[in-house]
Amino acid sequence: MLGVSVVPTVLVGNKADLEIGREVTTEEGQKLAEDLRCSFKELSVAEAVLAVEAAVIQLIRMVLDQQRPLPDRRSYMLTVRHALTRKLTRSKTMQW
Ligand SMILES: Nc1nc2c(ncn2[C@@H]2O[C@H](COP(=O)(O)OP(=O)(O)OP(=O)(O)O)[C@@H](O)[C@H]2O)c(=O)[nH]1
Repeated sequence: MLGVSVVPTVLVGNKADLEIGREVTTEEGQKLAEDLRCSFKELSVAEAVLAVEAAVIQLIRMVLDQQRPLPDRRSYMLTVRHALTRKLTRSKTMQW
């Protein structure tokens, strides 16, 4: 899709603490997320309300990441690559 960006999406299933009466399996949720090309989380508001915050933070990160200009993303990836290469080189040296 030229010129159309993918909308960052997190598919969230609530009430993960309730196995009895469950209507959608984790696998079905994961498969749907794959089909929709989005992220997937299962959580229980009753048990851990902070998990909702984590899902929202993940979504915000995805939006910010998408908005970051491409050169920025490239230079970030290059920085990560250099750091990994340096780490790998060092660990190889240590084996000798
Ligand atoms: N066990 C459990 N109960 C929950 C959870 N989240 C919400 N509930 C309960 O589910 C009921 C419905 O919650 P609502 O917030 O009204 O949700 P709703 O979308 O209006 O209704 P439903 O589609 O039936 O969930 C309430 O009694 C909540 O306390 C959860 O994670 N675990």
